[in-house]
Amino acid sequence: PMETLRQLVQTESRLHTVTEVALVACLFGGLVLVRTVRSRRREKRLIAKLQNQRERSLQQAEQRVMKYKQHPVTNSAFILNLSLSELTNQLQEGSLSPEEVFYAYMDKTLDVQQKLNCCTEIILDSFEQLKAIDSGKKGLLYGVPVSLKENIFLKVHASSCGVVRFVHQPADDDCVLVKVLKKQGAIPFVRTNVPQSLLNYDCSNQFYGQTLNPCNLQKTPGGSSGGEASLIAGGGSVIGLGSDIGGSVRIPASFCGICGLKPTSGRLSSRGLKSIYRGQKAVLSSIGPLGKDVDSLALFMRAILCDDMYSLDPTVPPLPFKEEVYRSRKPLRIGYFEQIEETPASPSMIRAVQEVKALLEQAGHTLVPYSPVKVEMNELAIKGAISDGGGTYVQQLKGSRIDPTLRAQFLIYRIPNWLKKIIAFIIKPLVNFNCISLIGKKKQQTFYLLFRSVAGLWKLHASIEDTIAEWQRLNIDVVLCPIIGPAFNFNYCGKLTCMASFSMIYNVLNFCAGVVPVSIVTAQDEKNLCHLAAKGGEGLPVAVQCVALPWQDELCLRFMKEVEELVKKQRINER
Ligand SMILES: CCCCCC/C=C\CCCCCCCC(=O)NCCO
Repeated sequence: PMETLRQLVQTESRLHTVTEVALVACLFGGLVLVRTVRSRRREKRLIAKLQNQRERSLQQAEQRVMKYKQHPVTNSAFILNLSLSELTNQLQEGSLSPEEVFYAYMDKTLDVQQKLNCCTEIILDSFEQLKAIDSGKKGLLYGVPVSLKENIFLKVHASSCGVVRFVHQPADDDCVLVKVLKKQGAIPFVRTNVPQSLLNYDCSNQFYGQTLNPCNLQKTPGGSSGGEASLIAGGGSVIGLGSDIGGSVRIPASFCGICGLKPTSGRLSSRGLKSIYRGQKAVLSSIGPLGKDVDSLALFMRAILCDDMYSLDPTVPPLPFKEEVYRSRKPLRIGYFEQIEETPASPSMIRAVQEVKALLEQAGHTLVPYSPVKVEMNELAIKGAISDGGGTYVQQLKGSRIDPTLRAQFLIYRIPNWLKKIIAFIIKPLVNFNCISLIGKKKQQTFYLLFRSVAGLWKLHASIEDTIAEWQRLNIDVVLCPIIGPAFNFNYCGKLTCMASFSMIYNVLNFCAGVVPVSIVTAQDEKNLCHLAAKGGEGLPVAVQCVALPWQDELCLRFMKEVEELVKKQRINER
């Protein structure tokens, strides 16, 4: 009987322990559940608030446009068809008034927004700015409506970047470039959509949803300045401002068939630009313009590179726009490449470079084969930009529901760094850097690099030195190379971060680089295309990338202009 009693006591005490553990687990689970439910509710309220805010601004703008339309209106189609240079000429001469231009673009933007979901807010202050515009002080952008990417600081407005914790941080002041734009007579009138966190070349977030590509509504416009590219290509803006730390001006410009320039970082003031990694200095971001033609970008740069910017931001070197370099037509020595070894290009990207190369040769330039210095720029970019392995990133996105376009990337950032290193070591032999045919291989490559994001940066400076030495050895002025394209199907960009190599190289090196649309995807390109991300792209725009050494932004623009002219001439001849 004693033995039976002891067993009974033991069983009962075990039962107690099990019950206690179960209770603690339930309590913990309950707490987690309550927290999650609360944070989801808070998030839902926030989403509703932001969407209402956007809706209200759209409605108010619409009412004012309707009221304006009651007067006999100028031909807005005529205004919307003018290039930025033509538009500024007419505004300066007085043959068009800032008012008619403003309302033509506002009206078009409201229309484009409905189709493409590219705007986050109409800047209602712009109506007041329009009323106060001084016709006696005609700056270079007098009366020009300008669109702004959402991460650009605008007084009282928050730059959410699709991240919950940024929603409650309204800017104390306009950023330097917005101030300079206003001094030059421009009217910032709309803010445009971005991907959550900005470190993605898609354009979707939990607050404003997915922006669409005007060239094909089944495609992403690219990112992170995707709202800008979509609005401009859709006709709702004549010039806009984006930012680029890995291709965010150039990729959306390429996907939407417009031009975009990433100036040398530091040439334009970056003060007042929201970013996830504040103060990160290894890979530098640039603010840059997007527009329908190269002259628009040049005019924008000419306007911004002025004394006002240098006094508002004394860290910017006072280098005015070099007109003679932009206008020069002396023959160039042009290095070119069609592929990057570890990230091969799609058929249309290669064809575009080959065709432009031929046109440049016919025009009297010398084309020299050139290979980018053999280091994994992609790896350097990622290690530089997120050298803590994503810790800060995860911290900043706390409380935000991760957008589906970002999930694959985010999962990796959440893994502890020691474990990332081990996984990177294990999967290294499995990664095939040369395979283009299977989307799966590309994914492996991408994930491998993200796993390796925790490591030193000793190669970064060496690669800049080596690249400059190679340019000097070949005596080349500029480089012609591919830029990712055509536009991807939804939800691929975040899984194929390695495809941003073509643009990221020039952020790592801090060279200036721009893109020009030169062709469209042919049936043959589509047939030769192996990866699913860009399938179904026949007829979409294809661009090339033009690159110059640091601080040679005008030379880069001049080269872009020449490419644009040659392509235009050829199209006319073919007709
Ligand atoms: C050099 C940027 C490295 C970012 C590391 C994150 C890993 C992969 C993302 C690659 C996609 C880059 C898209 C472009 C991001 C960009 O330019 N954002 C602009 C911020 O102002």
